[in-house]
Amino acid sequence: MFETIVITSPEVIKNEAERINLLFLAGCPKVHVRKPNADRGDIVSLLSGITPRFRNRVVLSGFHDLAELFHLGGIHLSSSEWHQMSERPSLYPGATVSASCHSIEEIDHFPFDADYLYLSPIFDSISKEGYKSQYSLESLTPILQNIKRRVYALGGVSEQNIHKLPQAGFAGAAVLGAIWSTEGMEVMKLKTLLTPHILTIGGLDPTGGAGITKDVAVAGDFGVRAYPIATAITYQNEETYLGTDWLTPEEIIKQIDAVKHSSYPQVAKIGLIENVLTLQALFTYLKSVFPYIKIVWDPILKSSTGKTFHRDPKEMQEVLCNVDVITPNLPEARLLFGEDLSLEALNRISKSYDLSILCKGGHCEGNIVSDQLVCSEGNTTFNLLRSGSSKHGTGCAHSSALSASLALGYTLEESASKAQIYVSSLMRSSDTLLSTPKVWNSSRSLFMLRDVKHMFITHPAKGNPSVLMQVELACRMGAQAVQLRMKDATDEEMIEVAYSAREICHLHGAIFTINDRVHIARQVRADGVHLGQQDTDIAEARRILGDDAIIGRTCNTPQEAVEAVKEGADYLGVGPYRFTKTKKKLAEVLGLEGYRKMLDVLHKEHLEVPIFAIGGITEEDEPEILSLGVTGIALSGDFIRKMKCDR
Ligand SMILES: Cc1ncc(COP(=O)(O)OP(=O)(O)O)c(N)n1
Ligand SMILES: Cc1ncsc1CCOP(=O)(O)O
Ligand SMILES: [Mg+2]
Repeated sequence: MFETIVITSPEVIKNEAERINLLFLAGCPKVHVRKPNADRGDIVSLLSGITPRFRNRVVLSGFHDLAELFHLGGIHLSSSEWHQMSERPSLYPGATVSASCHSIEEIDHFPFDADYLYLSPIFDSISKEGYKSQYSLESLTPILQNIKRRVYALGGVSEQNIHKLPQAGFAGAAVLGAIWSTEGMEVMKLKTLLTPHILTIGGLDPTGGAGITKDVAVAGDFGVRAYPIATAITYQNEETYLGTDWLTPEEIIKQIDAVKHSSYPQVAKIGLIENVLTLQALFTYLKSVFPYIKIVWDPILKSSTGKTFHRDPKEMQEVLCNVDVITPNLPEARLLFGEDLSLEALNRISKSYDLSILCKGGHCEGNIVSDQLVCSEGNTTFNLLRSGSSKHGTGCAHSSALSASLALGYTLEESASKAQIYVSSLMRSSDTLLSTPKVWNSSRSLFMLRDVKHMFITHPAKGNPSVLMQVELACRMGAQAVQLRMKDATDEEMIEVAYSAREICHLHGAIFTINDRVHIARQVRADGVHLGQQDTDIAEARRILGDDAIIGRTCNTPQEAVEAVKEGADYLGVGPYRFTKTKKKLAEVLGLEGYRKMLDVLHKEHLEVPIFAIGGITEEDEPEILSLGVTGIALSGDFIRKMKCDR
């Protein structure tokens, strides 16, 4: 996958660690810390301020011994450094080694195996005046395609040219001037630079519930820009289909032609299409203009479209060989592939057409919705508890969510999982046949975590307000985060409450997390999960919930705290402060001294993350606890008592 690296400004700048943390939260894959004039102290203080969980995405130039101390991703060698070396420096496990080269000859004669090499200047430099491009992309392309090493473009890379680099054979790009040249705009600049494009080619549905307008909305929810290309005007509402006016292949291609200079789509999602000829004309055109494009075909085979080509094996062959991923629902899969949809049969089809198949399970019977992915990497079944009511255009939304995730660089397996969860939240979004997705950017929650002073933890409803009422009242009382803790509830009961609790929290601008149950956090798209020492381990939760999710861990000792941060916890729930009846099997009471010790150890190890004190805490205790440097208070009983008093 194409990797974009942000190189720091060469000078030390104001609030730099914070700004780098924000870049990571905004999706930056890697930051290269390069400060030619900084001293060791400057670098130590910069690295200490970078959130521990992001440090393995930092690569360091100079002071290479600090890379191991701070568990960084790797080191970068300047041209003068690597010229003195004959073999790869031996570092700690997992550390990457990269280096700067200034000519193809240097790359050809590079003395050892490096993870990637910068080649510069590819375009006229933005930050170094007079540092002009040495190459034309046209002349570099055949050379890069014959080089076995991973070469990253450096010099003058910006939003105007970055999209040309993958096609030229670069495995990544390093950006500096385009990110830092306008004071305070780095996150915005990065977002623009990283926003992928897709083409969505299909019918115009006047309800907006399906077709290309829906695709654009779904892609927008994923932070992806979609170019809508019409194949037909359809006349329909959410219940009735009245007819179709088809556009010719020439008219369709003319639309793509008009935007081909400003769009650089990684994926083309094809939906409603008149016939095989149109499909073939599109394949040929797309591959000639965007040779690297992935084609996702959502085969809408309703009789109204008049398509019967699935019955002709020769036509099938021609069509499927050109598609990367096909996303039929179960009836469509039967029409295309026949009645046998066993894994064995799907694998056979996948192999013979070199095609990935995602069978969307919305039409299956029962309580569990099962999507089946079959591809060369293996077979995966994605299960979710069925929830909400069926909607117009969910199949379309599913495939566009998949396409958007693929364009963002997720693997097919990750994309299929994200698409399933997205559709499940659409089903819950309204009581009508039209869905209204509500967007909540989870990486924003991760950022807000540091400002949470009160995290409310729900209590069983017995004698108390209902759980949903507790959520609403706690938000009104000022809780900036709510953790849904329903120890005795079944999954079905908790999911039902969780969907609404999430809505309430997000309306109030509060973070919403789930206690213990990672699979429920995934299904309802909670902002995160809280895990005790006996619950799922952090790496597994991260794998399931992804990079944006907040993962909290309960810790009772400094050793547990150090381990949790190293494993990637975003915050720690530390307690109990004093005895409480709210939790059974309470660990040893910590008192103020326990927090002091823990904060001290984390500080010494450069492992500071937000800490929430928990356990029997009342309003009167808060000033003293917060004065220790704890981020906030997690509490249940004290808020519940106040809710009952106020009623
Ligand atoms: C913020 C916060 N801290 C600690 C806990 C306790 O979690 P755990 O130890 O897993 O116990 P249960 O809450 O699951 O009974 C928490 N929930 N939140
Ligand atoms: C979940 C949990 N974990 C440690 S103490 C506790 C209960 C917190 O609730 P309260 O504020 O009522 O003591
Ligand atoms: Mg737990």
